[in-house]
Amino acid sequence: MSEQKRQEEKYLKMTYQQLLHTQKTLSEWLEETKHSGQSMMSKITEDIKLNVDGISDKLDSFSQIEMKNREIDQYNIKIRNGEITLDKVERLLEKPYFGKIKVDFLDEEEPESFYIGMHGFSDENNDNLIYDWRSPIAELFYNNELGSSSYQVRGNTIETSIEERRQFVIEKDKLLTYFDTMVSIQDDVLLSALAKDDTQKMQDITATIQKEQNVIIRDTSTPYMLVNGVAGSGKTSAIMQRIAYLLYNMQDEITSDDVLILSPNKAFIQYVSDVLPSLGEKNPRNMTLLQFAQNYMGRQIESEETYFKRISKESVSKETTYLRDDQFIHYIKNNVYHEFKKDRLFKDIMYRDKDIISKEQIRQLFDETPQNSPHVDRIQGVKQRLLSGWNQRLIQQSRTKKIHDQVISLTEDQQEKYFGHLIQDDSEKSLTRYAEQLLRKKYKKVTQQINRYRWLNQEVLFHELFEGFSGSIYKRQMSPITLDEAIVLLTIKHFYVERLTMPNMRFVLVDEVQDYTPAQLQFLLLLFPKSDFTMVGDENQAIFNTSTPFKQIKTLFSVDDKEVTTYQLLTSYRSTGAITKAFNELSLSKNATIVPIRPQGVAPQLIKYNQPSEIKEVVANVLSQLDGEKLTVLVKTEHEKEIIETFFDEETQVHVTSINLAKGLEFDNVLLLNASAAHFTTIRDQKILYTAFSRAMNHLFIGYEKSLTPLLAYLEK
Ligand SMILES: Nc1ncnc2c1ncn2[C@@H]1O[C@H](COP(=O)(O)OP(=O)(O)OP(=O)(O)O)[C@@H](O)[C@H]1O
Repeated sequence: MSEQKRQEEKYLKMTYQQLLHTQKTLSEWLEETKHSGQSMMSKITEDIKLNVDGISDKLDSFSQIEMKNREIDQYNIKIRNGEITLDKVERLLEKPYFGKIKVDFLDEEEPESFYIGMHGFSDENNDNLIYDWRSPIAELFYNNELGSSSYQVRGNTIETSIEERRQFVIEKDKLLTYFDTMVSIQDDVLLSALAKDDTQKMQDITATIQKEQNVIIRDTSTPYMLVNGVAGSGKTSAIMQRIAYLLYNMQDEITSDDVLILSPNKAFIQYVSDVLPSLGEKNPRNMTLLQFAQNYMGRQIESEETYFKRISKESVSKETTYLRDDQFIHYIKNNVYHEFKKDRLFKDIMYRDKDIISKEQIRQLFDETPQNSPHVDRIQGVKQRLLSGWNQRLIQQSRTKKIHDQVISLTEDQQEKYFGHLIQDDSEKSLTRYAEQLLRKKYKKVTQQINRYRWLNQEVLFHELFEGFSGSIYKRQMSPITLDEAIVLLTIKHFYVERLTMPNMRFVLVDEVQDYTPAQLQFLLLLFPKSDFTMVGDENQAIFNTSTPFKQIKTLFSVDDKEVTTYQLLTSYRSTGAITKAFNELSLSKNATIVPIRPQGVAPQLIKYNQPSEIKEVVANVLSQLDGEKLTVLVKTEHEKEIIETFFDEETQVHVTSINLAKGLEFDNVLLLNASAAHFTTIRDQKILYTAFSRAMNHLFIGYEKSLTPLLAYLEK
């Protein structure tokens, strides 16, 4: 054994022992503190009870309760922090660290070694045995260079020289192997990480983050970041690592509540849900734009399935094109003084078929609001007056003899139902109070209608603004509404009815950004004017009719002197060399070649069949080559998916899905079906093929009926 290895093993043993020691002391401390906490709690409850029962000076006892509450809070914080630290230590015990750098700070001192792991860890003398991968010094490890290098600490650049960079493969206290950057040119640790089988859940890439990914993870200097990265270049991984990085480095400013992830579909949310918890961080809000819009929309928006079917169509109507135009969003925002035709603008407020407040009355209230105010303020004014007028009406009615008689004649059950107890006092004053309570309950729906703007026909606003912008009449029945309509309706609500209150997001991260319409992006920008946006996507995967070119996204975000920083990722980590080469051929950006990292593997295999009934046979043939491994069958449309699915029962190793819903996901072995001449013809089809191919990690099979699409002719050579 070399001296170096002996030294490394010694360091690992020592660190591991320290970790074990900390684990033991911390667990004991937690147990003890929890135990003494329980007796403290029961004593506190006892004290409080005694005080409240026995002391006449209530103020004094309240301040004591307050003090005790603070004690309990502090106790809970102590326990929580202890548990978090124990969690980290236990994670480190699985794999204490994965990297080391020896840094010369270009001063008189000897070069210093830093070990990099998932979390920071120091011994009882406060010596740092492991540095968190997100700490400033760790940047030097990810820079992946020897000799001159630098890192940033609070905006200052520290120049250094790297003497040594080492990667470790460690399991608990066993040093399996290590590699020095200067010795190995290819990154064996990365290659073995990439050789993994597909997983149901995405995994973190902390130990093998690459230099170009590290820049994206750590760049906090820009408000808007736009990453155009080829398939499998680690965009999603970089987003997740970036969130962990931000939560760590800005822990005094933000928590996971200040972060929003917008994901392409529900399956994808599930797929990435383990990454942050495995890094010791809480998952932030992660939703699709459809879910996000539904949260703020009072009515049903189309389902995810319908949405994907709709955006997978070859063409869109002229009407929809207007709805997707960011200029329409601007138009809505810039017309807030618009006078709408009032004949259909207001609706009666009804209770059981009876007119409670007529539309004429509401219109009059509206006319009394100042004409030179923005529409939203006028509507808010009407709402306030409706609420106070309605309130007055209930109060007046509660004083009448008729309603007092009704209160008195309530059965006991009804009294319980309306008041939660029986009427004990039947004085005039008390009856009035009960009557008011009764009326409020009875007419709850009226108050709700006022609060929910049921008296305002928001579709009229929509139609009139649409006509104003497009010069044409909107004809589609909005039921259920599409996401495109919802985005416009919500924008209208925000500027004309009631401001949408958004949680104050510090960071918004958008995955598959190429699939968003300009209107959707503009809408997000309006709702989150103070947030930093990180947007990642791939123009080659713009397979939906909603897509926006990156150039346009950049222009859209280049507002108020804000800069959009763009990055390009060209290295692909997911697929074998042969599969990467196959989808590189389909890439539309011919001036940049995709660089595969993984070994060549086997070439994609073409399989011809003559009619759909042979598909079962094709699948059986593929399965026989896979030696018991799982196979994912990809098809272009939902319709095909429904048909093909019926060929297999649930137990087989075959999983069928459409390319639309496979976005962002990856599979060991893929069989793409029906890559036939008649089925794939357009540029969009070329992107669909690119997306489908790039889902495969190890094996790609391409089935086609009768003749292969000319888009794949290069595979036959
Ligand atoms: N630095 C890395 N170390 C180890 N694995 C990596 C690294 N970068 C990416 N990967 C792996 O490569 C695969 C693709 O990564 P990811 O899904 O983040 O890429 P993507 O650019 O979002 O892909 P796509 O756009 O095609 O959906 C994943 O399995 C991921 O774990």
